[in-house]
Amino acid sequence: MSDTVETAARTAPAAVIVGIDGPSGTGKSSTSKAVAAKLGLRYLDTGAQYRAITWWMLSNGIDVNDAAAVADAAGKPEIISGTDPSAPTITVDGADAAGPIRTQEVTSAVSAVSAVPEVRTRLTELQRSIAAEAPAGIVVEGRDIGTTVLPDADLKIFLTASAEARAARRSGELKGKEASDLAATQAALVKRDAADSGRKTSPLAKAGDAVEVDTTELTLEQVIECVVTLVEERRSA
Ligand SMILES: Nc1ncnc2c1ncn2[C@@H]1O[C@H](COP(=O)(O)OP(=O)(O)OP(=O)(O)O)[C@@H](O)[C@H]1O
Ligand SMILES: Nc1ccn([C@H]2C[C@H](O)[C@@H](COP(=O)(O)O)O2)c(=O)n1
Repeated sequence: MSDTVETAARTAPAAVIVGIDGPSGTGKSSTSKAVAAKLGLRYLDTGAQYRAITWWMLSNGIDVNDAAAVADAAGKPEIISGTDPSAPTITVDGADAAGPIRTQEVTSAVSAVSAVPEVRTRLTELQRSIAAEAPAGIVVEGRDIGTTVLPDADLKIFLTASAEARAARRSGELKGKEASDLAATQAALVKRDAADSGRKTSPLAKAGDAVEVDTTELTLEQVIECVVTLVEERRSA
């Protein structure tokens, strides 16, 4: 090994794996993307993968409430996630799925599909292989990253926020009539969280060694700064 290569190998920081979990609307995606971009890490939105498989089920006439039918089809779609935090992508069988996975139809069906163990096994394997291939490390966000997907992550964060704050944030993203119905937005969030927390297989849960950050009274910038500091502390420890 030449001196230059040897020095680079000695000084390059080891890959860092960060898992960020929490209920809907707590700021996981916004925080994870920004932290990954600031620290030169890859970024993986596992919720987008659950939405992608749900979209495929709906598009292919599978009854999403028929767990056996969903389980049979779970291995069929090819899901590819692009992990550049400044331009994350998701395709299903080669088609761009970024738009279709955010429809109300998919949002309403995703908890049922993601409760099926065969779906979780398939996506957990995919998520682990993506994390293992990230050269400098990765920020992976979801519901079961710290508990199931990456239990040996270098840093686990669990974001929380009041249901009121989360509904107000989501309402800010919606337009027209949808935006005015804050109570309906809040009810839908709470219902999805209950389904995600109540399922048998790897439910939404805080890992025992996760750092909990309540974002209710924090700006997004404050949350990002807090997580960046925690990652840097772990790296230098
Ligand atoms: N601390 C914060 N203060 C105010 N707004 C925030 C904060 N964090 C995130 N937001 C806003 O809240 C909305 C939801 O954030 P984001 O999509 O990152 O949440 P999430 O936890 O990934 O949600 P989901 O699980 O539903 O995908 C976005 O519009 C985002 O800009
Ligand atoms: N690791 C994960 C990530 C997501 N899900 C499910 C549960 C969510 O309601 C849904 C959509 O996620 P979002 O886009 O809101 O982050 O996907 C899961 O079960 N496990």
